[in-house]
Amino acid sequence: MLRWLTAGESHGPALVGIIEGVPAGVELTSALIRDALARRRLGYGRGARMKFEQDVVTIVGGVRHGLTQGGPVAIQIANSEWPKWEQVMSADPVDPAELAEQARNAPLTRPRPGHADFTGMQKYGFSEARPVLERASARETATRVALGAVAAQILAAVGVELVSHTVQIAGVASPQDAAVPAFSDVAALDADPLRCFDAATSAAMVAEVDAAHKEGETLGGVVEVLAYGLPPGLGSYVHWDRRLDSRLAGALMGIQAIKAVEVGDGFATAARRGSAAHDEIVRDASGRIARTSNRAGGIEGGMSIGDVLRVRAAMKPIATVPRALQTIDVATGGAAKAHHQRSDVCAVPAAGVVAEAMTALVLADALVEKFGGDSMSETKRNMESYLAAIPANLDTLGH
Ligand SMILES: Cc1cc2nc3c(=O)[nH]c(=O)nc-3n(C[C@H](O)[C@H](O)[C@H](O)COP(=O)(O)O)c2cc1C
Ligand SMILES: C=C(O[C@@H]1CC(C(=O)O)=C[C@@H](OP(=O)(O)O)[C@H]1O)C(=O)O
Repeated sequence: MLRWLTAGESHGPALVGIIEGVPAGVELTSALIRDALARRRLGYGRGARMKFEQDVVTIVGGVRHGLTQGGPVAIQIANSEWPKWEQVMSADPVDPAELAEQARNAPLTRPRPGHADFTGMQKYGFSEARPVLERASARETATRVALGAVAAQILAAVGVELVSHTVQIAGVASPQDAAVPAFSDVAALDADPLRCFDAATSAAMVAEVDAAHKEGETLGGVVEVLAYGLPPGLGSYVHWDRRLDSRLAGALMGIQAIKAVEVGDGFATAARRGSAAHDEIVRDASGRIARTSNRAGGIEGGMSIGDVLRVRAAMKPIATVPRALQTIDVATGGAAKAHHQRSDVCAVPAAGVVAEAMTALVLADALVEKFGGDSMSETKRNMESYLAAIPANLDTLGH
């Protein structure tokens, strides 16, 4: 079993992530985590903060000479902007006179609809939104991407590769029959302004972001994550919380601003007749057992079927809308406009990278759960022996 936790605030000194249960012998370096974090900063429509802030990575434990050691892997992501926030976000008490001089410390009393501000203040007993937004902020997703990079290395060691891409920004969507990216397309995807695989759609998405920016609006969209090379049998039908689909849905829904998750053709499948809804089992021309389609997104009965895994997540528009929304000033009780300093117009491409990381964490957890092993070579051996034991008439991978 893998377990993991994140800590830290948006403008704190650092974010910290710990992942436990990682087998020994997984290849991991700071450079690899830095590269993963750089991908999260990509995307047309992100705010100024992405340009001036740096993620400073330190692996604090669990790794020696580029290999995991079997103990918890601890990663710190220091925030290069910390000196500006040292008083406002100090863990220790600060002289009130010194604090009063900090413009950044002005109380945020006009909570933003769509963010955690208002209910967070009610729930935790705060009189302004600063303490809420510091932890509710998607800055925290940097840690998830760092931990997801560890999970992706576990998966890579057994030949499982992940791809994420943007399939919709507001009303602009990739065509139904658009090509599906493979792992070899990741560099091209990362080079696209929206991380969209269809060039014409990407250009239309850029125009949509520009229009929204000009009009003081924000946008949401849809991302897709694909996993190639999964063995059949990760997850299980025996109990709801062992199902791979329920675990993926929870993990993706747990990303800030994600409002819907779809496995395979999901909602479209609900409108189909049974004969056109499933993936028939046949023997292909070479005699190998195969599926005629992949409508299920690679999961049946809560288990990976050994086909490409395909999940989507829908993100709502950014809550900090420049043409500010109506709210109440909790200091006066009167009507006001919600606070706004700066924000992303659209963070869907970054959300795709985060969704990929969350998918990696769920899949690596399910893999370690099924095959066990204290070292990666043991995990791999166990997986190979399981696959080799599948009888010929049940074998979809052609062993
Ligand atoms: C990568 C990423 C970047 C985000 N950037 C912003 C932002 O700049 N401003 C903002 O108000 N919300 C931003 N959000 C969304 C908020 O974090 C989210 O709206 C808030 O947590 C409330 O959403 P919820 O109701 O789903 O929890 C971002 C989300 C993600 C995943
Ligand atoms: C810092 C990141 O994203 C932030 C997520 C975020 C939010 O409300 O979720 C709000 C913005 O921060 P600020 O409140 O400083 O304008 C984003 O920049 C990041 O992704 O690293």
